[in-house]
Amino acid sequence: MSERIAIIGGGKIGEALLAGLINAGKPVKDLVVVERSTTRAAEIADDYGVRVTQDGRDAAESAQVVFLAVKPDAVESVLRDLARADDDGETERITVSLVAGIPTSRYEAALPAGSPVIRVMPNTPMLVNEAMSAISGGRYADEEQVEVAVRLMESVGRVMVVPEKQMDAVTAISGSGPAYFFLLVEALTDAGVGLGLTRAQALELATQTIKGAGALLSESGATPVELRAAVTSPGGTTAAALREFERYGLRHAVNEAARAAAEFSKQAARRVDVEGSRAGISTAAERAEDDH
Ligand SMILES: NC(=O)C1=CN([C@@H]2O[C@H](COP(=O)(O)OP(=O)(O)OC[C@H]3O[C@@H](n4cnc5c(N)ncnc54)[C@H](OP(=O)(O)O)[C@@H]3O)[C@@H](O)[C@H]2O)C=CC1
Ligand SMILES: O=C(O)[C@@H]1CCC=N1
Repeated sequence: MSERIAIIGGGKIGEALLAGLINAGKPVKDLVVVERSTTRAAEIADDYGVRVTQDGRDAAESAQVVFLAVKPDAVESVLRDLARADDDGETERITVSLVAGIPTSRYEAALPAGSPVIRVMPNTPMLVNEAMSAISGGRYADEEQVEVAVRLMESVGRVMVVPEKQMDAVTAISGSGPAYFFLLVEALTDAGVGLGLTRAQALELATQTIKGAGALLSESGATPVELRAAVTSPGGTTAAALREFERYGLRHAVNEAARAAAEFSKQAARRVDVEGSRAGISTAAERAEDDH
């Protein structure tokens, strides 16, 4: 892992990537973070001892791999900086976007012709090197460049290479997924309190249970159906609980939730255009058209 890396956006996922890479042994001298909020920039510099700047162009010029970890509506302004960044004349800079919903074609249209762009959908367990990341190469990213992204993301968890058309679905399952499980833990903890446990007891019971269930699922080779059956003693407590989950439509709720997330991801580029045009900001595609 010898590349110099810039992370643009030091929010939740930018920090998770930074922490994951450092945990995995990446020297801080090879990392730079671009963060526009001064309070946040100071926090990151203090916590990780890494260089933090507000100058995206300068950071990009010092890096071989640039990760974008800003919200979709900030992508266009970041791309304006990246498009003006000179390369080092040796290696072609790789742009890796962690942004939900914005296709690689948007970046390719704004960056110098033929720039390699890779799209990654990680998740926050990257903070503890347990990420699930999906990766798609854009049209100008060759195998070696995709391999660089795979290797970097493998240092912070598991990786699945997928066609870009699956990215909205991936975002709905593993990108947003940790939040679904945290919600379940919250609800289970509240239920425990309702049954007379202290909040601390209930949270510890629920947390170790989700951790143990996850480990069992990933290590046993058994399916979730088999593992659930093994917990469900005939005529017992689990069957009584599962009956209520089915009665209140848990599967239906999960299906609808995932569909809503995927649809939201699919509409991201359009939403950014609508919000941008309301604010009088032209998109890269529009600017390219104006130039002709
Ligand atoms: N959170 C998650 O679990 C996941 C998030 N993602 C993707 O990651 C991206 C970031 O999400 P998240 O980390 O949650 O969001 P955050 O709001 O926590 O982080 C974004 C950060 O980028 C900063 N920022 C905005 N514009 C710029 C700029 N031009 N230059 C430098 N910094 C800038 C923001 O500052 P300010 O607050 O001042 O705007 C903020 O600190 C999103 O596109 C999301 O889709 C992907 C997978 C999982
Ligand atoms: O909520 C979001 O939009 C981001 C993308 C996936 C997880 N968090």
